[in-house]
Amino acid sequence: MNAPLLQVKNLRVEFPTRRGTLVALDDVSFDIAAGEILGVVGESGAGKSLTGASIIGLLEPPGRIAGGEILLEGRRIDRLPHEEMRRIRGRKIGAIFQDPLTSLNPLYTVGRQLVETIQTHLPVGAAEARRRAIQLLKDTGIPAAEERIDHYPHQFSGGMRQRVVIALALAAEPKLIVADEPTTALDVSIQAQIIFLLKRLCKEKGAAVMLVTHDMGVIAETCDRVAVMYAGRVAEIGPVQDVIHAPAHPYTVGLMGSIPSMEDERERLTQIDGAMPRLTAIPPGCAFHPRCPHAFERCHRERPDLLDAGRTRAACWLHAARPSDVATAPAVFQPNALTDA
Ligand SMILES: Nc1ncnc2c1ncn2[C@@H]1O[C@H](COP(=O)(O)OP(=O)(O)OP(=O)(O)O)[C@@H](O)[C@H]1O
Repeated sequence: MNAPLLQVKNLRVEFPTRRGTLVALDDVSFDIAAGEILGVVGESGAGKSLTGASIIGLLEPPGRIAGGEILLEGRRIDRLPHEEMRRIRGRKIGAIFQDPLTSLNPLYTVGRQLVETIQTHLPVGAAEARRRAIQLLKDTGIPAAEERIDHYPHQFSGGMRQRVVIALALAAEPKLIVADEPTTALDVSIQAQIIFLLKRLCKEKGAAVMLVTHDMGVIAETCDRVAVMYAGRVAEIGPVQDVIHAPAHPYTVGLMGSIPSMEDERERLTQIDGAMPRLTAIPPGCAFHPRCPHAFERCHRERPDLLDAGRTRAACWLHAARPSDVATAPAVFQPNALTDA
């Protein structure tokens, strides 16, 4: 069997501080298949952005990868020299951030930036690169692309700028796009358009996507699979329909309590009583146990790894219940089968 496009194995990210080491990502593992869209969801501070930054090699010091491996097409990329990682970032992995201006140089026309990216990574001449750049702008729905190509980033609206960033991310025909909250900074009325554009183009061009978002509605309408993160770990991962309609982790059940539609104001994921712990105060055992209505003795003591839980995998002892545990469990867990949103 071919290796998945991306493999993240037991990833651990730490921040050294004066008071000791903060473990921001702890044993994070997942794969992304070629052409697949994986959503990554979870409360603010769960570790979504750090996971994305680790994959694209842009983890900011003092944060560091302290353990685990990241493999692209079976090859390790987490220990590569700066220069080599930069080449991979252009050629194999594209990145889209919240603020389009992070990705664009204000001093150059968008055409120059597209043409440079294309020519850096693909063996094409200047005229062909410009032709491709115009086509990319057309693909992303920029009107009058032949003229707009010679405009500067500030001459575009926020939504149009993010379309340019999508064009730029796709310019070198990468295998994977890491998109971190790509629509959060945009007007609510155009968020859905940009998400659907991203999905359509990546499917057309065969690029896989890791889509980081707070928004379960976006995940539901966009992704093939979803990883739910909590306190620096993957709490649940599985096909999107299964995670949404039959979540196996009590945290996911809480998240699914409300799926806002993409047209609604973005809702923060605050359906569950209590708050996610700070990294300095992660409780022993399962990090979710203080908020969990189903927690039993083992959850206070032992940290669960991802376990088979029907059609998803969930880091929850309810799916490994031993007879002795069940005796102490306050309630039998019923995965919360939700009706269609
Ligand atoms: N420079 C830093 N120093 C110390 N801790 C950090 C630093 N950057 C991030 N962290 C810690 O890592 C945790 C995870 O951060 P991350 O940005 O990945 O969360 P997130 O899930 O993407 O949240 P958000 O949705 O708000 O972007 C944060 O809660 C924070 O405590």
